[in-house]
Amino acid sequence: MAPQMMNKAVAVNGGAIGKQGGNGKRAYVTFLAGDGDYVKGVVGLVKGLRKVRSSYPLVVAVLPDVPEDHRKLLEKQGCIVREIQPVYPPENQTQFAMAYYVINYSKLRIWEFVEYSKMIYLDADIQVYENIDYLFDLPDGHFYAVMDCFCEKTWSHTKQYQIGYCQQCPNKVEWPESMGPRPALYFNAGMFVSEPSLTTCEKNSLSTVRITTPTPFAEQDFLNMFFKDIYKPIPLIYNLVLAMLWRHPENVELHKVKVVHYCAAGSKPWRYTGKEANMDREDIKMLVKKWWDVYNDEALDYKGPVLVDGVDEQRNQPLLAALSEAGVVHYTTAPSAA
Ligand SMILES: O=c1ccn([C@@H]2O[C@H](COP(=O)(O)OP(=O)(O)O)[C@@H](O)[C@H]2O)c(=O)[nH]1
Ligand SMILES: OC[C@H]1O[C@H](O[C@@H]2[C@@H](O)[C@H](O)[C@@H](O)[C@H](O)[C@@H]2O)[C@H](O)[C@@H](O)[C@H]1O
Ligand SMILES: [Mn+2]
Repeated sequence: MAPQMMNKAVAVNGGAIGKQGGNGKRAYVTFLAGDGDYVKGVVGLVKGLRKVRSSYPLVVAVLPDVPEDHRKLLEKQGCIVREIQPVYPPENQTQFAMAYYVINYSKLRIWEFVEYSKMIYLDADIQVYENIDYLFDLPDGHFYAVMDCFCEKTWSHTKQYQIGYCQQCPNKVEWPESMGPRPALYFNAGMFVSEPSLTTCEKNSLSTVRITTPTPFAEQDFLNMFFKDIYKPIPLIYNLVLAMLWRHPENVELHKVKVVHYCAAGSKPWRYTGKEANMDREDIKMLVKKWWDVYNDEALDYKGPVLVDGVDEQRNQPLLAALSEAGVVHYTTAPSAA
């Protein structure tokens, strides 16, 4: 569905598109690695989802190096914390656009979360400012994500950047026929709608990634290659890559944006100093403040029972005891709201 059609469908329905997915459970999923400050991003995200009254839980896929106190903090905020094993690309000499991108391959583990029939993945540096639950109703069998932009210096290794071509404005600098076919539409992997599947995960993506030469945008490049045939662009209101504000302002109507991706250098709200390029812009300052307003809003703190792996530790003790008596090994429920 072309973005403008998607827009119309979303604008007209404002809600479910097509019929509700089966009875399968749905979840927002994010990824957390290390013992650093990205945990603040996850706290902000779960509070943002709560503020927009999302009906679905936030599952946090954590690498083993995420410390216990961070996991407890996230469970106290109503997150479901799931440990995943790292995924490493083959030994390589690749210069990643950011050295730490190598850990992002572990994002590929989330297709193992097959207790969910549909997931919306969100980076921890993303914030949701309007309810997007209706995206779970997008027809199955496709990979939905927002198109990226090639104009930042992080793309200087590519032909697109070198000739000034960007998919956000394909007619400004035409793709020369002499350079072969125009590159396929390329999405930003900070937000996407997909269906967990062990077939996708074990039999395809993880085995493929182990034999695929890594490239500068790590798992984002890999995901674009892997889902190329079923990728469906959705409007940028669902993942505003901040660089769009100064690279393609003509494509951005900021008041309509529902999801903001703080991926531009220096824009992570919890590290923001305002010193990097473009970070002194009024719209950036407004968006960083907007993120902090959610993060600091105590009214958005989780008030429900603390969940361990989605199970209410207090309420379910007797039930858990009975289940283990009956030989039931693992019993999980998930909260209805993030
Ligand atoms: O030290 C890190 C770096 C990255 N991430 C996770 O990996 C995602 C992708 O990294 P990042 O958002 O920094 O990439 P960008 O979108 O800025 O290129 C983050 O949002 C986090 O969810 C993390 O948990 N810890
Ligand atoms: O590991 C690779 C990462 O690549 C992507 O970030 C990039 C990309 O969007 C560029 O287009 C921007 O110029 C750049 O700022 C930004 O950091 C994803 O956001 C992130 O989730 C992750 O996949
Ligand atoms: Mn990001």
